Amino acid sequence: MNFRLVDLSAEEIAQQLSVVEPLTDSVRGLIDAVIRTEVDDDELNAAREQIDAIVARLRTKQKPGSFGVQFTRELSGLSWGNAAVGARNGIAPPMRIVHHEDGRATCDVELGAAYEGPGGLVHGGVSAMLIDQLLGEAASVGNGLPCFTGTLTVKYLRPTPLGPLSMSAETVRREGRKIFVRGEICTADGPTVTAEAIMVSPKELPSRDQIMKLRAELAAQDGQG
Ligand SMILES: CCCCCCCCCC(=O)SCCNC(=O)CCNC(=O)[C@H](O)C(C)(C)COP(=O)(O)OP(=O)(O)OC[C@H]1O[C@@H](n2cnc3c(N)ncnc32)[C@H](O)[C@@H]1OP(=O)(O)O
Repeated sequence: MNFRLVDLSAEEIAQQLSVVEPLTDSVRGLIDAVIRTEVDDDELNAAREQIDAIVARLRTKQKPGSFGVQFTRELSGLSWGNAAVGARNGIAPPMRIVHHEDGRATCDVELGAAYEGPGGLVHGGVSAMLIDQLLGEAASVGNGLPCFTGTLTVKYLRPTPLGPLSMSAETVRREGRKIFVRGEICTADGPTVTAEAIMVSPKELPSRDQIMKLRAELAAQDGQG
């Protein structure tokens, strides 16, 4: 796994996010506008030229490969390229997940045209991705280290309409490195999707001890500096 410890303070992260999140929201706006625009072909071609120019501008300085996952010395994970929650990823739905120390996670989200499957309804794969992420975060916050999805079971009770949704996930029990979680996606009329998962805290992740060692090395560098 692409894992890196970065030396950023909470203030520096907040500063970076204050620039990145509005940019990502603009990209989401672009995606939605492209799907729903009814301008003529000349306007579409002109827009494409402008978009291509912006892409070329951003490509003048690029990270090789994907964004990866960066951890700060406070052990906060920065997964800004993540498909479900990446702060730099315009295809990630605008989820703002709230962690609860007792192993729960909750989220309100509004899904627009970019997340459609059947007409007017959320794509089943998108629902699975959203609840997978929330279940993983519930397990991880309860566990204190990130968990991977081992087994995910999704039940589609009724169609999920595009628009405002609320989601919740909770830790049910833990057996060794396995964390059993369940969750749901709801409209104002109740659940549309329920899910259960076995999340596994992988043995190949850097252990808390390894992370603490890296953190101590960074602190020692500070002392020398
Ligand atoms: C704040 C951070 C928030 C992070 C949230 C993340 C949310 C997103 C989650 C994802 O989408 S992760 C991406 C999708 N998942 C994967 O790509 C996982 C691919 N599979 C693996 O990497 C490994 O197979 C896995 C980490 C799941 C397990 O490998 P390990 O080598 O660590 O486990 P091991 O084989 O030693 O088994 C440990 C226990 O887990 C059980 N286990 C292993 N694989 C399992 C599985 N697939 N399903 C259920 N249980 C599983 C296994 O039976 C055993 O149970 P027991 O202790 O009772 O014997």
